[in-house]
Formats: sequence, C-alpha cells, structure tokens
Amino acid sequence: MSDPTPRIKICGTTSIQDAVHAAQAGADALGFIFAPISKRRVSAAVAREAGLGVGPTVARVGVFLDQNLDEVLRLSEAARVSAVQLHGPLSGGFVRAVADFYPVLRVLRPADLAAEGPLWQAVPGVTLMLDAPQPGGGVPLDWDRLQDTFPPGTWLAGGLGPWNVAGAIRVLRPAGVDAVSHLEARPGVKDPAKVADFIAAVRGASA
Ligand SMILES: O=C(O)c1ccccc1N[C@@H]1O[C@H](COP(=O)(O)O)[C@@H](O)[C@H]1O
Repeated sequence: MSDPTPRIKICGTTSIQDAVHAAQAGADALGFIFAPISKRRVSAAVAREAGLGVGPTVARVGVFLDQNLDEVLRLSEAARVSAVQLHGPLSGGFVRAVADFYPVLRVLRPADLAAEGPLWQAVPGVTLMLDAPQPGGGVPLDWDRLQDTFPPGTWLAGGLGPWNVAGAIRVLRPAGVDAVSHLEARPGVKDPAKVADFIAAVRGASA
C-alpha cells in the first residue's frame, strides 16, 4: 500500500489571486509571512482577505521569525489564521504559549533536531517542520543524511520545487511539504504553473 500524500503548504502568499490559485490547484495550506525581514512579508489585512477567499478547508498559516509573543498573537488574530509557524531560537514556554491559541508548526534546523525534536514530537498541537538554516532561501537539505533521524509526522521545507519534491518524499516520507522560493515568478509573486506542477509532483510521488 502507498503512503498517504503529504499535506501541501504553499508559503509566501501575498495576494488574493495567488491564494485562490493555490487553493484551486489543491494546496492544503497557505503560508502568510509576517516576519519583517522577509521579502514576502504581507499585511494582516491582505492575509485575512486572501484567507476568506479560499473556502473552509484550506488552512491559513501565519509565519513568524524573531517576533515577540504579543506580536505573534496580535497579527494572528488580525489575519484570522488557523495555525502559526514559528522559526528561530525560541523557549519551550514561548512555543507552548502560542500553542494555547493555535496549532503550531515548530520549525527546526537539522542542527537543532537532536536537542529540540524530542521535546515536541509527542506534544498535541505542535508539529515539527525541518527547514534549512536560512528560511526562504531556496536551499535543499541533505535528505539522505537525515533519513535515519527524521521523526515520523514531521513536515519538510527547504529548497523544494516541482523537480525535486518527489525525491524528498521518497527519502524522508514527510507528513507535509512546504515551499516558496522555487514557486515564484519573483519574490512575493507566485508562478501559477510552478505551483500547479509542485502540487502534481507531490501527488504523483504518493500515487
Ligand atoms: O520565505 C521567507 O521569506 C521566510 C521568512 C521568514 C521565515 C520563513 C520564511 N519562509 C519559509 O521558508 C521555508 C522554505 O523556503 P524555501 O522553499 O526554501 O524558499 C518555508 O517554511 C517558508 O515558510
């Protein structure tokens, strides 16, 4: 029997048009980046409107890096996201405080996996995601090196695109995949064909 298809998150959504296209193409989740350093930063107002445009079954994920708890909760509420993705070095208390309000994707780098992975692996409401050290940098991880330590139920990000995502799925069997850089026409603007090809490649890998 084949493995279940990983959940598909299309990140860096900055417009209603891109949100609707990704949803129609079959995305399970859309990412809205609120990190000030990002070239894909979006306002809570646009994220909220885009989220309202994609129907009831598509998750809307607020993405944060190096932001304090007040800001994370305030922007998440304003954007009406359904989940929160947390990058960067964070205390366990911080992650738990966000998880009191939203399902959390806790993003770790491979170097942090041994120390932090076991903390979150069995915690309800917190899902691990493994990403490259520079979020949104488009650089893939070394999947073969991770094969023995990749925890079941973990999501995968980092340099995924239509041409390589099936390989990543075969090696690591992630519960979800997340991508942005290689799905764009330019930073913050999706290439609809790349988004559709990415989703087709994920589904094809699990067929
Ligand atoms: O993309 C960004 O600008 C970004 C900024 C701050 C935090 C996260 C960001 N993106 C996340 O990066 C990974 C994968 O990106 P890529 O496919 O390698 O470009 C993904 O989790 C995005 O949500």
